[in-house]
Amino acid sequence: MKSETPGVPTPDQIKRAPKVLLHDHLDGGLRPATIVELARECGYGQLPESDPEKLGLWFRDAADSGSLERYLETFDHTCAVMQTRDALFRVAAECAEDLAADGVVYAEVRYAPEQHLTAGLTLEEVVEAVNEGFREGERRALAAGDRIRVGALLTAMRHAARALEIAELANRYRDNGVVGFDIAGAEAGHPPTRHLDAFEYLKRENNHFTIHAGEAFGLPSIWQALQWCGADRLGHGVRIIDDIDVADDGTVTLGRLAAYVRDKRIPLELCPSSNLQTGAAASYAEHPIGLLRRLHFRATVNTDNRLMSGTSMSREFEHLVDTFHYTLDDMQWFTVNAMKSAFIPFDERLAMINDVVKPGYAELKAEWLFRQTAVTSESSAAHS
Ligand SMILES: O=c1[nH]cnc2c1ncn2[C@@H]1O[C@H](CO)[C@@H](O)[C@H]1O
Ligand SMILES: [Zn+2]
Repeated sequence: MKSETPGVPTPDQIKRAPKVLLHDHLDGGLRPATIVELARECGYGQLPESDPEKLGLWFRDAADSGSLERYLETFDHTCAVMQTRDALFRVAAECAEDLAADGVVYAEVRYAPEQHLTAGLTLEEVVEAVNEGFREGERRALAAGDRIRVGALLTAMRHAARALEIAELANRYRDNGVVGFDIAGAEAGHPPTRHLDAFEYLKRENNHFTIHAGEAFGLPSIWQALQWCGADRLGHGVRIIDDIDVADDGTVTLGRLAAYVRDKRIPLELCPSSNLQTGAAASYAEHPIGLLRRLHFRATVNTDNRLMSGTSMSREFEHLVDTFHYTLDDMQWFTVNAMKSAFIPFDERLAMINDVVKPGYAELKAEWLFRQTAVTSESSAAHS
């Protein structure tokens, strides 16, 4: 039985383990019931289902298309109901609550402010509503006995032309809830170099950013994100596998780009379930995370879109534990990697690692000892 194997986490332990999430979209993580209620409140009549359970399944099915472009179409419905201050506040508060209830202790949650302006909000009002929602969610989590800290990443859409404006917005709110910047959206045909002005601006401001790259499109996209744009992290980055050769005898050879990514400890925000849906990987067993972990890339585990993938941080780890037989030590390794790669200040990252992550795993790792003690004393009681 799993629970008796020292170090191999049970689903319950996976849930209780402190987890760190760097890549999660606010508009990809709504509760289906909330979407239904918000749609009713704002008069949005185009939801494909009105029953929350069916709606949740619809998102999963529609996102299961094997194409990033089709996957992204599902966000029309979530963005449609996130256009008012109250709706943004609610979605952000529930996001923080849901993550905390799943054992996430630190999260960077991203969204594109430019997609929330159709009912007349300004970019600033959007950011403030989401920030207030995250603070509310952190408070609710605390009241429920969970601790979480949530930072926002502001995303610019790569097909649009507002990246510099959004980068400036991120910079303006950097001491106020926003920890960095990102670009997202369809990758093919929309190279990140189109937004160089935004990245150069952020670098001049000593600010942080990640870029969705190497998901639907391969090495050239990763190369541009790093060597032209100067990204601190790679959103997905999973196609770096195309620059790694594994010979029949197991010998591994890294190309120049893969070697650079590993040598420089560039964090990979890997999102296994999302990759299965968009066709970036065929199965968990074939997902490059197994090899990247073995080769000691700075790999992290993420949800991407909890609604579209019907997932959570715990579920992502459950799949990985089932597939690769990861132990609590592996889970801790991914979690420390993520915390090291967060965009908050170094001293805070270190304190999270030393005071929250490591003690949390140490406690879980010790549990099997006590379980055995209980079994032993039961059996000796039976013999006496
Ligand atoms: O996996 C992804 N790849 C690229 N773009 C994405 C992915 N998931 C979500 N978005 C895009 O990011 C926007 C802001 O959150 C979403 O509206 C969606 O269009
Ligand atoms: Zn993403």
